[in-house]
Formats: sequence, structure tokens, C-alpha cells
Amino acid sequence: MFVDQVKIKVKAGKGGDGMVAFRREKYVPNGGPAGGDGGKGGSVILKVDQGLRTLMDFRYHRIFKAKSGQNGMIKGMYGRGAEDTYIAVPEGTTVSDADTGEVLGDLVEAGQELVVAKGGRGGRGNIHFASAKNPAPEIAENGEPGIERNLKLELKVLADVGLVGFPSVGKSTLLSVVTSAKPKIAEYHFTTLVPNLGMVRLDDGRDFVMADLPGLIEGASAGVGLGIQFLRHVERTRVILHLVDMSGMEGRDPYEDYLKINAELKSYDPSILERPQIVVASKMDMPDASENLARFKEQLANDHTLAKQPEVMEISSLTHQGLEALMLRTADLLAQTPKFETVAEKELKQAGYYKFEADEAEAPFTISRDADATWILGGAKLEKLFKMTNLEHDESMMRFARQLRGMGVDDALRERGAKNGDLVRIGDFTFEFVE
Ligand SMILES: Nc1nc2c(ncn2[C@@H]2O[C@H](COP(=O)(O)OP(=O)(O)OP(=O)(O)O)[C@@H](O)[C@H]2O)c(=O)[nH]1
Repeated sequence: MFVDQVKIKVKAGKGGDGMVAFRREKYVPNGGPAGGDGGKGGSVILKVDQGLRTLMDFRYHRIFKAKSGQNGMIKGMYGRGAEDTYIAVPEGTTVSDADTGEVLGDLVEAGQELVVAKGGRGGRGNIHFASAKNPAPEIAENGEPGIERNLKLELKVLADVGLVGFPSVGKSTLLSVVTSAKPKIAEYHFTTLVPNLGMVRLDDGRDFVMADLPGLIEGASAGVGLGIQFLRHVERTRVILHLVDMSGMEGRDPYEDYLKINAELKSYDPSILERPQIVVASKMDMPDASENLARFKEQLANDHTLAKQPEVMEISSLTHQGLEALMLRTADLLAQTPKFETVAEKELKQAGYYKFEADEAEAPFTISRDADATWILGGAKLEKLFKMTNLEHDESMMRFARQLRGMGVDDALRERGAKNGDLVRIGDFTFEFVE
């Protein structure tokens, strides 16, 4: 419950290509190799931004690409590395690979970063391939391709403010008028079977997440009804708005209800009652409301069992009376109340749940055979090597052939029955097999 979820695509930048070039100096007809390396491609990095509370921004922006590195240049000059692309995510975002389901990490601290797609390494220029045997190599690597992956971001939205109160006191209605959430409202109890969550945005720029915690009835803390799930959520909220219906329509005693709800909260976790709580007198547009409220206040004042007198505010979600004042006051209380970790969060942290394994495991090469008898080579490592091969220079191609041999591709082909002159294909590039 309360999980905001979105799928995005990230693509890291390709490394810049290495260059094949030679020194051109006066009086030296054929200088040594002077092709520089390509710069590294930009990575895509997720970073916690504490100003964000939801994954809402991703509804409109789902594809993120980092820039490629610059190609190597003549005179041994390196290509410039591309800048990394940062994606701001809210605190508490869990990141997984949408295709494999593997969890890549939990972003739980301010400023925490997670590299989700590493930029490709720059290809080496021909400077690096010179040897005594081959002083003027026409070999250069292309840049390594950037990693591309589909990610699933999940956010267990933590409510800052919890609405509690008996069924039908007007919790969903209040939530719907002050937030963007649009809960169903109906005239029977337990309309809201899953907690509703909404974001309140104030004109002064402050915002907070408010949750309707319905189903809180007597016995909920003992596991009766749906209450217990919602009580668990209450645990996380920092400010509690306790709605008390002043209409008197349901023939209930508002003061009795108020005490019962507090007793439920207390038996679940006594510390909940120590958090700031505003008693919200609801449905103040109803004829008897003022009278009921006056009596309620009197009862409060005369109750000496209370540790302290609660703050009472009046609203009507129908006429919008008092709503703005209530939201401003709530934001003020939030600003004064520190965040705290729940027991579950502490346990997770102690278990060391940070993972940092965004690197792709490379599959070995694969061999298959086409209908026209062409051998097809595949596999992540092999395809990457191929992409990094500069096809314009025979020597670079020969280097690739050596790399394939080194990986055991030749042997594997021979084992499968490949003969001299058979066609072998990688991607859209075809060549002949030579034993
Ligand atoms: N007159 C009046 N009626 C209201 C007001 N707010 C809510 N109501 C009505 O009270 C009834 C119950 O409101 P809900 O918002 O569904 O109450 P709830 O506390 O969320 O109830 P549960 O989902 O059952 O826990 C509905 O018929 C609403 O139209 C108000 O400010 N004034």
C-alpha cells in the first residue's frame, strides 16, 4: 500500500572513439602513431533530492540519456569526457531493473547517489597499439557503448500527517478538498478500504503528504478489522489531525469518540500521543455543530486526566471554512517536529541494505545458426567488443579476430562444425571463417 511506482529508461553515453592518426613532422615522412583516446561517456546517476516527495515528475519525463564522450583527436589529444546526467529522486526510492527484477539499491539518505547506467569507456587511440613489431599501427578502439536499462522506481510514500477519527467523521472529504487525491465519498461506514494519500501544497511553497487512516475503530490495536494496517501507518506520521464530528447526526457523543480513538492510538504505541495532535472539529456547517463544539470544549476543559489540553480547530469541508488555517498550522507543526525512523527502518539500516551493484554481468558469447547456414555470434561481451572495433582499418579488424580467438570463439565454432569459408555474422557485419 501507498506505493508510488514508475518505469523509466536510462541510457548512459557511449565512450568517444579512439583515433588512428600519425605524427606529421617536417623532415619525418612517416611519424609514429598519434591518435588520441576518446573521452568517457556520461553515466546516469540517481540522486536523492530532499525537496521531492513523490515520483510525480516522472509521469512526463521517462527517458534519460547521458551524452557521449568526445572522440580522440590527432596529436595524441584526448577527447573530452561527457558530463554525467543526474536524476533527482525522492528519499526512500527503491530502484530495480525492470527487466530482471534485480534490486539495484535503496536511496534513503540526503544526497545519496546510485549509478544506474555507467558511461562507456573511451576507445584507445592508436598511440596505445604501437609495438616494436608494429610501430605504426592502424588500430584504434571505438568507445564502449553506454549501458541502457529499464528501471522501476518505487516509493513507499510516508505520510507526514495522518487523519484519524471514527468512520464518517469526514476524513476522506477533508483529504479530497485539501489535496489532489480524489477519494470516493459515500454515506456509509468504511468507504475507504485502502488508505488514501494526498499531497497538500500551500501557497507559500510548503507541502506535505497527508494520509487518511480509516477504519480506526475500537479494538483496532488488537487486530480487529482493518485498523491494524492503518495503525502501522500512523507510526510514521509526525502530526496527527484527529477529526471529531460535530454534526451530532449519527447520535454519537463526540467526546466519547475522541477518548476512544486516543485510547486506541495509545494501546498501539503510547508515543503516538506525544506527537503534535490537532483536534479538528468537523462539519461545522451543520446546525447543531456550534452547540456540540461548545459542550465538547467544556468536557475537555473539565477532564483532568488529560496530560495537556489539545489544540482545537474548526472546519467545514463543505464550505471550506477553516481549511486554510488548519493547513497552515499543520505545516508549522511539521516544521517543528523532527523526523523519526520507524522500527522497521532502523532494522533495515542495521541489516546493511545498501546495495551498489549496478554493473551489468556480462554474458559469454553465444553461437547459433541461421536458416541460410550462416553462423550467428552474439552475447553481451562479444557484441560490446565488436561495437568497440574500428571497422575502417584492417588492422583493427585483425585485432578483433584475435580477441575472438582469445575468448575461445574460434574453437567453439570449429567444434560446432564450422568450415573454412563459412559465413559468420555479428549484428549486420558478415565475414568468412578461416580455420
Ligand atoms: N455537512 C458536512 N458533511 C460532511 C463534511 N465532510 C464530510 N461530510 C459528509 O460526511 C460523510 C462521511 O464523510 P467521509 O469523508 O467519507 O468520512 P470518513 O471519515 O472518510 O469515513 P470512512 O471512510 O468511513 O472512514 C459524507 O456523507 C460526507 O459528505 C462537512 O464538512 N460538512
